[in-house]
Amino acid sequence: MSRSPVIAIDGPSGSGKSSTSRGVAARLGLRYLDTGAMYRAMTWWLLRQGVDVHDAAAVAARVDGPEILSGTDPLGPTIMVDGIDVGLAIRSDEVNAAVSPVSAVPEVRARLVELQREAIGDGGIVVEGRDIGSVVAPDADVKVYLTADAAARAERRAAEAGARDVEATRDSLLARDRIDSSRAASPLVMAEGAVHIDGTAYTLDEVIDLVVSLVEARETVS
Ligand SMILES: Nc1ncnc2c1ncn2[C@@H]1O[C@H](COP(=O)(O)OP(=O)(O)O)[C@@H](O)[C@H]1O
Ligand SMILES: Nc1ccn([C@H]2C[C@H](O)[C@@H](COP(=O)(O)OP(=O)(O)O)O2)c(=O)n1
Repeated sequence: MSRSPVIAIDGPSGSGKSSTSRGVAARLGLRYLDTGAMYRAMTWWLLRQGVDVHDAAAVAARVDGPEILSGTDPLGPTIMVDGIDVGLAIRSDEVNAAVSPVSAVPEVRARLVELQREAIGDGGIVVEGRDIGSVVAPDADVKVYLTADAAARAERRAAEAGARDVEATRDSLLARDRIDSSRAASPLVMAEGAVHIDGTAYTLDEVIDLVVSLVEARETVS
């Protein structure tokens, strides 16, 4: 394996990608890139500009508008749009409801994949999203497809957001899964060569251990 590995972690909403990726990056001294935050940042900006997010042509016409900057420290990742820290704003219900249609627009993906590849550079990074192992970094050293039961994902998400309505959280999460998995442009798929981890019955630390052991196993054979 190269001395600056690229580790790709893909999977549906709430499966544990961000927490696992941050934990793995911190343990191995690597950087961390949350590509979902970039799609959310683009969506936040489009909504603020009053663009109809269900009008693909209108969205496509504006993709070069915002400057999007991702900070890659796993202990304190950041996301800025035109110099504004949008770390909290991109997690709103409004952005949750609009991010999947925006992410389905090919021009949005082209712009953000370019930024993601720039951030990956020479490696030394854990990258999480939906199409990292399949499109953004198909040559990644280790690819993980992380899933968990919908019920577990909804419970975890609702607890995190302090939401009492787990049912509504589950519906919102499954609605996004449907669009993310069925869109024409880079749908969520298990990438060739990916290892499937179903994290439903594992603690976060156990999932991190599993991924770290995959990386270490690759280091020993190459
Ligand atoms: N294996 C796990 N067991 C219990 N809770 C978990 C596990 N993995 C993640 N979580 C929790 O689930 C929530 C969603 O995880 P997150 O990493 O944000 O998922 P994703 O990035 O896939 O949307 C977070 O509150 C996180 O702490
Ligand atoms: N590589 C990626 C990452 C995210 N997306 C889209 C699809 C997702 O519904 C949104 C938000 O992603 P994010 O990872 O923040 O979503 P969750 O935190 O898992 O709920 O962005 C994508 O299309 N491609």
